[in-house]
Amino acid sequence: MGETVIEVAGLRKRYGGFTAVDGISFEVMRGEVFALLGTNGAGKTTTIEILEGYLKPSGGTATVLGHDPSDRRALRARTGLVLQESGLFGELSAAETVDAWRRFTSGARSTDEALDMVGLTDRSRTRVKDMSGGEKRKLDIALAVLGRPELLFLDEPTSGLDAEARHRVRDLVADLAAGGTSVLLTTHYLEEAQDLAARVAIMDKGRIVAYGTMAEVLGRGTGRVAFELPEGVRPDGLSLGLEATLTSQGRRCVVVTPDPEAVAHTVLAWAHAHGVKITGLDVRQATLEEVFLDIADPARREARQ
Ligand SMILES: Nc1ncnc2c1ncn2[C@@H]1O[C@H](COP(=O)(O)OP(=O)(O)OP(=O)(O)O)[C@@H](O)[C@H]1O
Repeated sequence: MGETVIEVAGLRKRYGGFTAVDGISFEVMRGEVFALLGTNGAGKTTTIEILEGYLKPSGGTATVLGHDPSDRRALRARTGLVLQESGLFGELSAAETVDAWRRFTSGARSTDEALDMVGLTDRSRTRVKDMSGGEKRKLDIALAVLGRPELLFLDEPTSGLDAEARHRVRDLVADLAAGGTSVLLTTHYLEEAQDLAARVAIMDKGRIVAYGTMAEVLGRGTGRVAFELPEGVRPDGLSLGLEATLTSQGRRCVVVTPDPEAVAHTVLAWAHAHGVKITGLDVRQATLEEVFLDIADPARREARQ
């Protein structure tokens, strides 16, 4: 693996007697989009705020670009932040806001470029107080990328945005990552995370309950392989391993499995070996949303087994 830009080890945060982050460890690599996901109150914002240097951990360690996160002097110019709540001035227009930030951002993009990146060019003269929630969100993102940061913290960057704007932000994040920017993203839009992130951690009640590459985490879910056999043919002797469950009704067979691709291969090899013609083969991997829902509500997973 490449260079690490964020290292978190045994991190803890307590608020009084309540433990919001309970000993989590993960790494973010240079140039990757890493999604930190979780149920409401799981501890994502607390974690991100520790990494941004706004909160002190109660235990464990966190390193950002080789520095302690509270070392804002070292990190300010190298990181970009989109917070859940923005601190924009209502009286300034979008362009004036970007201009103001440019004054204390070295190597900044031009105001036009920054507004164009987030699709705010035609709102450049609109005052912040007259902007919609989604437009303010876009302005937050424009400010975060103004100084071409190496590492971008995006805490729910698309909340409050309509579908078109979410797609635009998704494309922007993908472009930034393709250009070498590392991104730590939290979002409640799991499809967005599945599209963008190379690796993912899912938090629940202060702990990381799933962590790895997107493929590894998706492999925790149950996919499905469906197909039809010719009239009168039974799937006898079709050996699919312990984790797969096959049910058949008439000609139709359905296999529930964590590894639908492997099962599809086995089914096709079996059919070939027995001279059986299979029709309507449908292979479906679990989605991140399904994996997430199983984690958030274990009863849901059990109900399906
Ligand atoms: N300042 C605080 N004092 C006490 N408890 C807090 C404080 N900040 C957060 N918490 C609690 O810590 C837990 C984690 O909160 P956090 O905001 O990190 O969760 P989250 O995963 O970002 O949630 P969401 O998806 O709802 O934004 C929550 O139960 C929250 O109520």
